[in-house]
Amino acid sequence: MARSLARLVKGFQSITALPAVAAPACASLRSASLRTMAVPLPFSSKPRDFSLPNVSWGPEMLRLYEFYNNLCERETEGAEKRRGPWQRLPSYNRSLKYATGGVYLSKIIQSKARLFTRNMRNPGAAFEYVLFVNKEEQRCVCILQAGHLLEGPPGHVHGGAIATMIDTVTGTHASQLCEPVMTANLNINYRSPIPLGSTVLIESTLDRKEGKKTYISCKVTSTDGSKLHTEATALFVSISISHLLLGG
Ligand SMILES: CCCCC/C=C\C/C=C\C/C=C\C/C=C\CCCC(=O)SCCNC(=O)CCNC(=O)[C@H](O)C(C)(C)COP(=O)(O)OP(=O)(O)OC[C@H]1O[C@@H](n2cnc3c(N)ncnc32)[C@H](O)[C@@H]1OP(=O)(O)O
Repeated sequence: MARSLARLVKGFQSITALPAVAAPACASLRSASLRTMAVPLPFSSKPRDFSLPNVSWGPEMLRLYEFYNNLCERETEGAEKRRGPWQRLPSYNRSLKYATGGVYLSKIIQSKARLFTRNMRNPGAAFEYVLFVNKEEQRCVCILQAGHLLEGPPGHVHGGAIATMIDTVTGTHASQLCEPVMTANLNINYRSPIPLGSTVLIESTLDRKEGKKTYISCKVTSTDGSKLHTEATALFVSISISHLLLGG
């Protein structure tokens, strides 16, 4: 049990506290895409970072990625570090390889478990997204390109898929502030439908922290900010790792 706990803590750190990194700038985006496009073996020991450009990313997704990536800490040509207010968060499709403490999960489930938003093999088919965090402003921004498998109302994104991304963005944001946490409450107002295939911005801001509780607000808008698609508020409660292991 102690070993399992240690592994789970390590695994949690691997999904939430890995060094956030800036990725290649736009000039080399296409070649970067090609480098990161290689399909990894399912149990590769080197996890694939899914939040890097791939061939499915449209011009708007790439433009915004480049915009925020340029505001991240990065190495200049002289190998010096240039500081920026934003950090790109890497994103992997599995944590259980690293967090095998789920003693109550069967080995089969452990080996097959995948993060919901990262389990589509076809690039561009479902959730294409990248998250950036600004710790000074306590803000998170996610650029989302919603693929064809996320259809709800004809030609538009399913409300559950939107909720999933809001939970992901606010949950990741809360985890950056005080890990580990779980979503206790999520309130969503859908204001205008999101066209399938479009790119939108999901922005989350910290409202307040009260002991174990972290309150976060979130907005989904068009990329120029002119159209409000969705608004949400979320409550995250800090948990102990044993809460997960012992089933709450
Ligand atoms: C390895 C860790 C994994 C955790 C993952 C989480 C984050 C993300 C991590 C990495 C990023 C990667 C990907 C991000 C992707 C997705 C993020 C998704 C996150 C989720 O999708 S996660 C699944 C859905 N989530 C649940 O499955 C939770 C089920 N639930 C429980 O497990 C408990 O219910 C819990 C823990 C919530 C609280 O339990 P507890 O015993 O720790 O705390 P307690 O009940 O004492 O409440 C303490 C204070 O919160 C207030 N409070 C509690 N609940 C409230 C509510 N609903 N409304 C208003 N206030 C509430 C109380 O009133 C009290 O307030 P006060 O202190 O003022 O009295």
